[in-house]
Amino acid sequence: MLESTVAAIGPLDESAMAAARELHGRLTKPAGSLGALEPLSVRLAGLAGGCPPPLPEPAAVAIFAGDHGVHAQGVTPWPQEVTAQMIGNFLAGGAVVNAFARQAGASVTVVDVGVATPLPVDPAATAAAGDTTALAGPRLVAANVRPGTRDMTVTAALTRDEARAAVETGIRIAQELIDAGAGILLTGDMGIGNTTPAAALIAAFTGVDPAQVTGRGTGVNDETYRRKVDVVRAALDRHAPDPADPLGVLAAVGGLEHAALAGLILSAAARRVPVLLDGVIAVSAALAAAAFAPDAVGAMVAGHRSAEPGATAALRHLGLDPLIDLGLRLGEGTGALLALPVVTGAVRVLHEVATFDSAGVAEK
Ligand SMILES: Cc1cc2ncn([C@H]3O[C@H](COP(=O)(O)O)[C@@H](O)[C@H]3O)c2cc1C
Ligand SMILES: O=C(O)c1cccnc1
Repeated sequence: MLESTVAAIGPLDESAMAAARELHGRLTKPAGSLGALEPLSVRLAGLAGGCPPPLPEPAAVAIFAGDHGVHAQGVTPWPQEVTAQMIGNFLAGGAVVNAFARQAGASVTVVDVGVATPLPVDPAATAAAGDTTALAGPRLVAANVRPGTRDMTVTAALTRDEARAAVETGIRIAQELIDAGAGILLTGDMGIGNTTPAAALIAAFTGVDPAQVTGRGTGVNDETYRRKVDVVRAALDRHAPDPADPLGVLAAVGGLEHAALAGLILSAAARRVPVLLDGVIAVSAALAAAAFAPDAVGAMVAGHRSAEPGATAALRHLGLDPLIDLGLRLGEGTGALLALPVVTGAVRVLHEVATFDSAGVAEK
């Protein structure tokens, strides 16, 4: 499934992009006046293979949840149980992501890909694979590969088979959401401790030093921050992951939600549906996706610039400019949801704005 998904990812359609550029030149606005929205809309035309590209509707957020063995190293002040407890909150509609999803009209799918503690929800109420109500949400998909990763400072976080199973879960979830009609996928994450493997993935794929890509996550103090940098460095020294082997990198220093997000991104790219990236966990997964298939970057839209320093290093490596920069450092998909109207606006211009000719407006 991973190999066929990677094989299905191709370059942007140049003729659709040329058509979008040409149309932009005829719309009733000065050339270039919509700034970053113009190249974004051109790229989405190239992704769709036509101009105008479809409006990115409806939107579907997929929140992948997992726990982390490296939690034992004291890299976050929060107890591991908060991952499972927040899943309960997502399903009850009480988290920030739910508020923003209601505002944006997006569905919320929560995927347990590797939570370590019992979920505060009735397993019988979870959605079955292939559920045709995929866009109704919030709903829970049970797809636990293992109850949290192993401590990456001691051993590989995952086996290659476990990493593959998580990537393929992400691929399957994307397929399900797209089959149910989603016009854009938004990445979400929940996993106490997950900014530590995100920093390790970013250092591994970009080659930037751990001290530059490790951030304060949920807001750790100076002492915990120093330990976190040491933990990231120790894990990289122990495993020396090869950035040309993304499955190996994900297995050595990744997380189950990071691997699943890489799969979701690859699957969206293969189906030529845009994927709106959230914060540092999302962009660390995007680096893995780009290592599997460089053309996958064509389907990625960077929603926002997370306050985590690793996010900026990852975006630079991917060649992506974030749409908004609000100092957010939450995750869950919140930054992607806030950026969604910008993406929709960029495409809507190509559908609805009159040309100088049709509107009878004089050109310069
Ligand atoms: C109540 C709560 C809600 C969250 N929602 C997202 N995160 C975010 O913070 C965590 C990562 O930060 P660190 O690596 O420092 O643990 C992840 O769960 C991420 O999704 C949350 C964290 C907390 C505590
Ligand atoms: O950028 C993020 O997504 C992020 C930052 C801090 C904590 N959790 C998530």
